[in-house]
Amino acid sequence: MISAENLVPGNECAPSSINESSVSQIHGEGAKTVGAADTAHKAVRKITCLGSGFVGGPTSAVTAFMSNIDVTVVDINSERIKAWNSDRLPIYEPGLHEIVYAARDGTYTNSALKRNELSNLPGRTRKPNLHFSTNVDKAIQDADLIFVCVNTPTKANGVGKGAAADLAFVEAAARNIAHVATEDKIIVEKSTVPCRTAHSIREILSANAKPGVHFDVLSNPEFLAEGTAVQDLLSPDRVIIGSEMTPEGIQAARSLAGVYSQWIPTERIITMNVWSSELSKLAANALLAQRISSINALSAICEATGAEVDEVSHACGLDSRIGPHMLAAGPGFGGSCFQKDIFNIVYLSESLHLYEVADYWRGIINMNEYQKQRFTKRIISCMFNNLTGKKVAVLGFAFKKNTSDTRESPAITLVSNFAAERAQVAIYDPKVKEAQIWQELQEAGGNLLQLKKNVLVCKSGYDACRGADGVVIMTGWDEFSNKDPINAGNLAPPSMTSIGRLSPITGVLQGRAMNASVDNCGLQAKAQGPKTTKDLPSVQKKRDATLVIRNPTTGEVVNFKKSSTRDSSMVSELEGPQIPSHNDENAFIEGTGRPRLRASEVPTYNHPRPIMEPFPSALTEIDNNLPRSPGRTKHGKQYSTTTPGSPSKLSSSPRRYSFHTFPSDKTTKDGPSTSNFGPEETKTERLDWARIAKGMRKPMWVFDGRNILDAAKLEALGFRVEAIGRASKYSGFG
Ligand SMILES: NC(=O)C1=CN([C@@H]2O[C@H](COP(=O)(O)OP(=O)(O)OC[C@H]3O[C@@H](n4cnc5c(N)ncnc54)[C@H](O)[C@@H]3O)[C@@H](O)[C@H]2O)C=CC1
Ligand SMILES: O=C(O)[C@H]1O[C@H](OP(=O)(O)OP(=O)(O)OC[C@H]2O[C@@H](n3ccc(=O)[nH]c3=O)[C@H](O)[C@@H]2O)[C@H](O)[C@@H](O)[C@@H]1O
Repeated sequence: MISAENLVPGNECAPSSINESSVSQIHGEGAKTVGAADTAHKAVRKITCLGSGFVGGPTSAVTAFMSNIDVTVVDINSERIKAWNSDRLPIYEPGLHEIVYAARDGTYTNSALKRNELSNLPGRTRKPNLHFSTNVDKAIQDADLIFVCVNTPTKANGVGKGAAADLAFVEAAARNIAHVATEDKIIVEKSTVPCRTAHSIREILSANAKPGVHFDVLSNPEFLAEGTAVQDLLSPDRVIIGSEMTPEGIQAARSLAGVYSQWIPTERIITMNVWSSELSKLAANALLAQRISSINALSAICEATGAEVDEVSHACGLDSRIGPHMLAAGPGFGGSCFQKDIFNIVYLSESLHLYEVADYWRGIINMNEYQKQRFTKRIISCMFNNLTGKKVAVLGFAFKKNTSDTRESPAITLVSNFAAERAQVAIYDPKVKEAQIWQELQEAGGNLLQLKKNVLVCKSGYDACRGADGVVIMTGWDEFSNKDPINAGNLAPPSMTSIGRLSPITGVLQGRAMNASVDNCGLQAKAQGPKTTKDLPSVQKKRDATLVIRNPTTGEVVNFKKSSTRDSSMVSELEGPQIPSHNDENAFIEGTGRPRLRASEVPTYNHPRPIMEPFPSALTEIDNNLPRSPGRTKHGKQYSTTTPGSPSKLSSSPRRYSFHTFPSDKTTKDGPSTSNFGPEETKTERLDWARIAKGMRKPMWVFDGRNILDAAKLEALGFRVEAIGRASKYSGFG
């Protein structure tokens, strides 16, 4: 059991006794911010993360970078670990390379960066505290706290097939921890799991633990979104920690809160009942997806009536009760989690005999499917109800911009539909590799030989569009947009998707742009909004700002400075653990009326070494492609054949540990995809639509699935522009 004796001097809250009232302070009245209870906790010095995917990799990198904790990331997939240990990382996330190189190598002179003149500045070193390894057992033994970030795909077989979460990887991880650990540990469930999974993990651990070894299990779901993972981790809206309502559970929660509070304001760290925490994650994803399906449903009404969906979402989003996020109409949501997690809720509801509830949530997925088919039909209808022999260029294959991830991408459905119509389909995506596209189309039921007769994967947008009858925008990559970059912010529609997270690394205001100027169908919609943090409300400014972490002991500071090319007004400060005085106006959390914690309520930390400035932002655009992780499922199917090969023992009895290789590991010509993701040093050019116009067949159609195009400008070039959520101007065949 964790005890006060284990506290590390200088790195802990003052220990004190735990009593009933402190327990109820955390759990008695629902969710609380940390620091409300006065309990002892063990300071965490070593973290091990099981799973080096989208969650495990970035989470560990940011944790190491922002703290003095030694973080070791392990994975049963040695290729992934090899890539994490190289200059070319296995996943594409803007800003991630900078953080990994600094925390992993302790230097800014990584071989890939030597060309960067700033890497030669003196003093740019720090003690490495981020490690990637395949030695799972040793990492488990060494850790005080273990993040479980393994995959939880939809079940492909048996009871609950196609709906329930497959917890095989979670269970295997728990068994391995119990088998290996010789000392007490805090186990942190970060994977998205069904409600009450922590209970099962606890049972597995206690049934298999060595004598005298105690495990505390916490739920701590991750809310990062791909493409903005680094900034989401640096400045999350909230951190949820679910624990048991026991003194030990609360101590464990405090220990984990102590980790996060090294860079996240304590009022954003919320503790709650473990089951609430687990359900909160599923609920958050379901609610986000529900908004997208809602606006997509409204987009159909807009198209039929002449209302414009951007204007509708903008108008609705200005209502503070609704808010502006996740209201961009599109071709349907994709990504690995929304559908999976909603199915999870559907399955849970049906298991509880709550059939109406299950139907309600299933409706969100049904609407998503409808949107994909509706967009397909509109395209076919415009193109005279006949695609046979016509060339359709598809720009974008990733499920959203700024990621190479293609899981559940709506492009898969549309390309499959076009191919079924016997169109010649030419696909271009700046980050997705050809092999991955073929893999997805095959997974969707396509025959590769047949597909290759109809589908071509191109190296540029111009190649894809040359000779095309129609161009379909499926991913909102900035390079496809023709909107004025200054007015267009991140080129999001005025519906302000993901409004305003200022990249702490680059100083770029990413997403949340309320400022797209739309001039379409003779309407001048002026949706001017904040362009910099200066213009944002103060609370948001604080939340979205660049990070400054105070080191209370040494006064050393991590300062995420903006790139020299950026407007300084786009950078402000977000303080780390806040230690306000109750006598000043900072005593209350801005905009909430809630009191800040007193200094004595906030853990303080020593940083034993200087924490350095991260890199300048020149390297944030990284060309890579995401290898699919083992065990991912799509539409209930497993991706690849199983392969034995865990380097780690998972139980006392010998067993073969199955996992699924990345498809691209097998299919890319130039070696495993995990070695292909290095910094990109050139800026991507915008497409020249005038040049595209010269090469296309007449009439020239553009179908804007992401509302990233200025229709008027394209129409001046002779294009017929059709956009999601706007009435068709040209379709006579609907
Ligand atoms: N991808 C995302 O943006 C988000 C995902 N999540 C959730 O986080 C979890 C992980 O997601 P991703 O990182 O995307 O998955 P992923 O599939 O990219 O990575 C999971 C990794 O865990 C490894 N693994 C499996 N069993 C292991 C074991 N016993 N020991 C060590 N490594 C093991 C796999 O080899 C794989 O590399 C899922 O539950 C997901 O729903 C939550 C928030 C965001
Ligand atoms: O659990 C997860 O995996 C994560 O799922 C989502 O993150 P992600 O799927 O990476 O990306 P989103 O930005 O949410 O986009 C999901 C899909 O919805 C679409 N979308 C998003 C926003 C919008 O307004 N409209 C819209 O169509 C995107 O294009 C994309 O296809 C959530 O946003 C994260 O909070 C969550 O942690």
